[in-house]
Amino acid sequence: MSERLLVLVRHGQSDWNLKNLFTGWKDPGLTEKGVAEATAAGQRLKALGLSFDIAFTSALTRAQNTCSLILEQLGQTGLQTVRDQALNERDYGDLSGLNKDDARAKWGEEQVHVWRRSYDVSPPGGESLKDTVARVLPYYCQEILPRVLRGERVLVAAHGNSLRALVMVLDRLTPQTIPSMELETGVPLVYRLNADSTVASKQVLTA
Ligand SMILES: O=C(O)[C@H](O)COP(=O)(O)O
Repeated sequence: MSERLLVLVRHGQSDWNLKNLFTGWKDPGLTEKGVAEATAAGQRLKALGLSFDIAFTSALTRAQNTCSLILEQLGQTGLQTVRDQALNERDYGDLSGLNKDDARAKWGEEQVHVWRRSYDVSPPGGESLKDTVARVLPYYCQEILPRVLRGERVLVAAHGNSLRALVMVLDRLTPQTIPSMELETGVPLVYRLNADSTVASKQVLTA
C-alpha cells in the first residue's frame, strides 16, 4: 500500500528570527541554532526510517538551506529539489525589517497579533494568510499532491505562514481557529494521506 508520505518543516531559526524582525520575502540566512535545528530535524526523520523521492522548498535561502541540511542527514544530498516562490513566506510588506516589539509599541499588541495570525487581514503593503493560501494551495494541488497520491515520498521545507496556509487545509482549520496555530522552527510535521487526499495520520516530531 502506498505510504502517501508528506513531510512539512518550517526552516530553522533565521538571523532575523533571532533579532525579532518581521522577515517575509527578505532573505536572511540561518543562525547557528537554525543550522542545528535543521540538522536535528534530519536526524529525527532518519530515526523514523524515512527518506524522500523529491523535495520542494521556497526561493528563500533559510528554507533552501534547511532542506539541504535535512537531506544531508538522510544521505540524500543529491535528491531532486524544486525551488518555487509559491512556497515563500507570507510577504510582510511595510513591516518587513521592523522589530516586532517596536511594532507592538507603535500599533498595539492586538493589531500586531491580527497582522501576524489572522486569516484575512493584510499587514500594510503585504499579504494576508488568505493571500498566501491563494498561492500556496494551487501550487500544492498542482505540483505536490499528485506526487504524494502516486506514492512519492515528499519533503516540503518552507516557512511559518506558507506552511500555516497548507496546514489550515490539511487539518481543516477555519479562519476562527487558524489564529491560534503556530509552527515551531525545525519541527517536522509527518503526514500520511488517504487516497482521497485527506489526512490519515499526523506526527509532530518535536525535539
Ligand atoms: O516572516 C517572518 O517574520 C517570520 O518568519 C514569521 O513571522 P511571524 O511568526 O511573525 O508570522
